[in-house]
Amino acid sequence: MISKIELKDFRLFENLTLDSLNPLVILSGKNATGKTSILEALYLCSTGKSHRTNDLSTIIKKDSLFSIIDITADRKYKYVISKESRVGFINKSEVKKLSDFVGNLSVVMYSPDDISLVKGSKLDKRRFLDMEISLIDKTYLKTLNLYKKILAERNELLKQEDIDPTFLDVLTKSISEYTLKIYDRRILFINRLNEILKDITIDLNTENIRLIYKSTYNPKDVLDSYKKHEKSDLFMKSTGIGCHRDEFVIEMDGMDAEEYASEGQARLICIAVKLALKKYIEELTNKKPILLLDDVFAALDKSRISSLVKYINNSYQAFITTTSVMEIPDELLKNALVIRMEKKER
Ligand SMILES: Nc1ncnc2c1ncn2[C@@H]1O[C@H](COP(=O)(O)OP(=O)(O)OP(=O)(O)O)[C@@H](O)[C@H]1O
Repeated sequence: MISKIELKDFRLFENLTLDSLNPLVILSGKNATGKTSILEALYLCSTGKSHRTNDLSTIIKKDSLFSIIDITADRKYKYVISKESRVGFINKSEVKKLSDFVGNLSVVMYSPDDISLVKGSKLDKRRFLDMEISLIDKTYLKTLNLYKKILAERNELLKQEDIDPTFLDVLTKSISEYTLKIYDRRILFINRLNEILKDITIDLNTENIRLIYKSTYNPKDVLDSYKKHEKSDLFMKSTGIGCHRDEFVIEMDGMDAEEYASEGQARLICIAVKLALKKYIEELTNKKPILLLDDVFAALDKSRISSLVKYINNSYQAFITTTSVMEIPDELLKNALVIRMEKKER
C-alpha cells in the first residue's frame, strides 16, 4: 500500500507531500488543482510512462530542470525525470535498467482518455496490448523489440533496388515466427480478459463485452500469409501485414462498440476492461494492483456507481479524483481519506 507520495517540480507542484495515506484516498478539488497529476505520478512510477503524454519533458515543472517522484509503499520508489534521462531507484539503489524498475509498483488506471480503447485508432489499441502485456511478461517486451528490429530490416530491404531473394526469404521466415509468438501472447491475454469480463459485466449490469482480435494474416499459416503478401510488399516497399498492423475491436452484445456504444456505455466498457485487467494482473503476478480512477463517476448513473463501489471497497488500495465529494457515494466516503486540493493563488 502506498503510504506517502512526495513530488518535486512535477507539473504544477514545486513541492507536494501527501502523508499517512489510507487504502482509499479521494483527491477532491476544482479543475487544474493537480488531481490528475498525482495519479500520473503514481502511473509513471509503475510503468515508466505517462498516461497522457509521450513527451516526458512536459511533466517537468515549468522553468525546472528535473522532476522527482518519491513513493513509499512496500519499498521506496524514486523516479527522476530530466529532459535527457530517466532514472529509477528502489530503496535508494539506482536500478540500472529502466525495464527492471517498471512493473514493480503495480497500478491499474482508468482515465477518461481510455475511451480510445473503444473509439481510438488501431495504434491506440496496439499500444494498450503491448504496454499491458509487457508489464506482466518481460519476455514479451524482448520479443516485441526483436520483431521491430526484423521489421525495420525487412522494410529497409524492400526499399532497395536489387533485392536479394534469399535474404528476403530469411527475413520473411524470421518475421513470421515472431509474428506468431506475439499473436499467441496477445490472444492469451485477450482470451483471459474476456473470461474475467463475463463476471464483471454481470456485476456492473452492463452489456456483454468481448474483445475480438483482428489479425492481418492467417495465424494458422503465418509464413504462407507473408508469402502471399510479398508481391504487394515489394510494390509498396513496406511490410503490409503483421503484428504492427493488427488491432482489436470491442463488441457490446455482439455489436461493434465503436459504432454503437453511447458515451456512457463506452466509458463503462473501459472501466470494465480495466477492472478485468486488475484481476488478471492479480492472478498472474500475485501482486495487488492499486486502482487509480480519474473522474470515474462522472459518466455513470446511480446503479452503475453502486456496483463499482463494491469493487473499489474490495480493492487493496484506490485513489479517486473528483471535482466534488458530493459525487462520491457515502459507502466510499465513510472509509476514505479525503484530500482537498487547493489552487495556489498566483
Ligand atoms: N510542466 C508543468 N509546469 C507547470 N504547470 C503545469 C505543467 N503541466 C501542467 N501544469 C498545470 O497543471 C494544471 C493541470 O493539473 P491537472 O490536470 O493535474 O489538474 P486536475 O485537478 O486533474 O484538473 P481537472 O479537474 O480539470 O481534470 C494546469 O493548470 C496546468 O497548466
